[in-house]
Amino acid sequence: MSFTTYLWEEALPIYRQISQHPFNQELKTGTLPVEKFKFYIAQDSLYLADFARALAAAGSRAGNSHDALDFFQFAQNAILVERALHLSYFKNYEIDNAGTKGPGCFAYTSYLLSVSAFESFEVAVAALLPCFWIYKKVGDDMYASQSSGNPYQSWIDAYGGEEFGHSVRKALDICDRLAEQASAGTCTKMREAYLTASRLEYIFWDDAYHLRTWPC
Ligand SMILES: Cc1ncc(CN)c(N)n1
Repeated sequence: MSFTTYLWEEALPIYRQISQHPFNQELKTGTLPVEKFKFYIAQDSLYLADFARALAAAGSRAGNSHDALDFFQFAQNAILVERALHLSYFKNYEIDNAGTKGPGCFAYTSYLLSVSAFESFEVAVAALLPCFWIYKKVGDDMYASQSSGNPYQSWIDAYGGEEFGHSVRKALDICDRLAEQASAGTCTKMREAYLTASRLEYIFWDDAYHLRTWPC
């Protein structure tokens, strides 16, 4: 079994909760209240700016120039492709300002930035993997059961599409190769990082569904 297959099985209960979460169920059917989607998009634009930084920071610590280049390209894509998507949503939904990070966004971005800066490249790759893989799985699931006239279709197309799938495959291959050469201790840390980031993905959606901001 590949290391990423092992990771997927370990985090399956988290993925199931993400996939069954009302945010994603309602996004899939197009019934998600618009203010929840707007909240999500605004938080996600803040998330993506730091996600790109974390990818670039991880890339700068890669063990070879191939992996470095892939991570710099992931960072560039995160900025260009996803920002374009968000700019169109900002315009369509009349979001004039992203605001500030809520608790889940703050926790997730702080985690990714600190792992990318202070942990090994292997652990950083594992922490960044759910951002690719969980979105791909969620996007594929929604893509497979499209309902016509869904106002969120372009979001679904972006993550269910083949272009994103190509980046996900690359990130998975890098993670598997690194794990093959890593010590057992590093693999344990990679597993923990993958699980933590997967849980933070759940929290991110849950915050959007509940329009959660700071309690005080
Ligand atoms: C919170 C979050 N995680 C992942 C992705 C996909 N890169 C995203 N746009 N937002």
